[in-house]
Amino acid sequence: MTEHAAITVEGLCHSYGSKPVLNELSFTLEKGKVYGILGANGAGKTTLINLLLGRLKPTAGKINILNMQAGSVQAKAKVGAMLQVGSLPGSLTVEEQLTLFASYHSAPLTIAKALRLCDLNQHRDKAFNQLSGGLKQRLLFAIAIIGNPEIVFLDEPSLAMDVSARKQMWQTIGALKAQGKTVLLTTHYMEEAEALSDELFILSKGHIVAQGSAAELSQSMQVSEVSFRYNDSLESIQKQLNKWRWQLDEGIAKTRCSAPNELLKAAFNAGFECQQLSVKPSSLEQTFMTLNKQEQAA
Ligand SMILES: Nc1ncnc2c1ncn2[C@@H]1O[C@H](COP(=O)(O)OP(=O)(O)OP(=O)(O)O)[C@@H](O)[C@H]1O
Repeated sequence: MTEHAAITVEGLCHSYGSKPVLNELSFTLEKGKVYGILGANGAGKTTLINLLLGRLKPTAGKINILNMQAGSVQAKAKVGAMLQVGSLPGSLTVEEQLTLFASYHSAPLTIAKALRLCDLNQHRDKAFNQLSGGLKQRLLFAIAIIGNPEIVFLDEPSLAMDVSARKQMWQTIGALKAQGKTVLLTTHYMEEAEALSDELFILSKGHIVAQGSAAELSQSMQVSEVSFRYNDSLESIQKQLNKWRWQLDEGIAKTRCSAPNELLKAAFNAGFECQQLSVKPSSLEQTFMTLNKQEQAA
């Protein structure tokens, strides 16, 4: 493990009984970076986080957290987590919960700072039971960072958060990164994955099927999204440029192709004016969907 590594995972496997869920995963997460794990429902994202936290024991393989064993008392002291099942004592207020969790750590954030970072100041006196789903998420996020951890695991953190709370959380994650902390998050929101992550992992059928920045993943698909204004019918463009499958959306014709030059040549030869022409690499969402489809078919 190098001094820059926050987490190293080698040959990690996990099965629930006879059902394999993760198969031979190996990767390194560097300090001071934000990592996103993408995967369809049931791909094994939560299982991976539980293994990294030491809440589950691997069937095989090694996990090293800041040169310590996952789940050891020393490793736990350096890690904060926001999990999907986050139940708290119902009658304690936001402030009381944070005070309680802060007391478990040797050098926690102040309660005032945690309240501010998670935009919870005006809700500090509300009991957990009285909080809306989004506010409960904000409190769980505050609890994940109250111990001032070196590594933060966030399992679908923005679920149920409104737009402003989500943006506030994004800013806080950016601030954690700027302080050299490592963040690993799972999300189903591609926009969130793209905005936050230095590097993404796509999990499918127990394997990492792609890894890299959002731009790298999109470019690796070698598929472009081409669109231009088209004032006729879908049937008409489909007939004239029949090598590609077209969509027509409010006067904009769109398609995906691996050779945009060939398409544009065909369009110009056919006399298309191609106003508002746009040629972009495949979006992260499209890349994710294509990779998943390929893996399911394999
Ligand atoms: N305690 C368990 N016992 C048996 N099988 C489990 C258990 N927990 C999860 N699984 C199974 O393991 C697989 C991976 O589940 P996991 O929750 O890790 O997926 P996920 O990628 O986090 O899914 P989601 O996006 O829906 O949260 C699923 O098929 C799930 O049914």
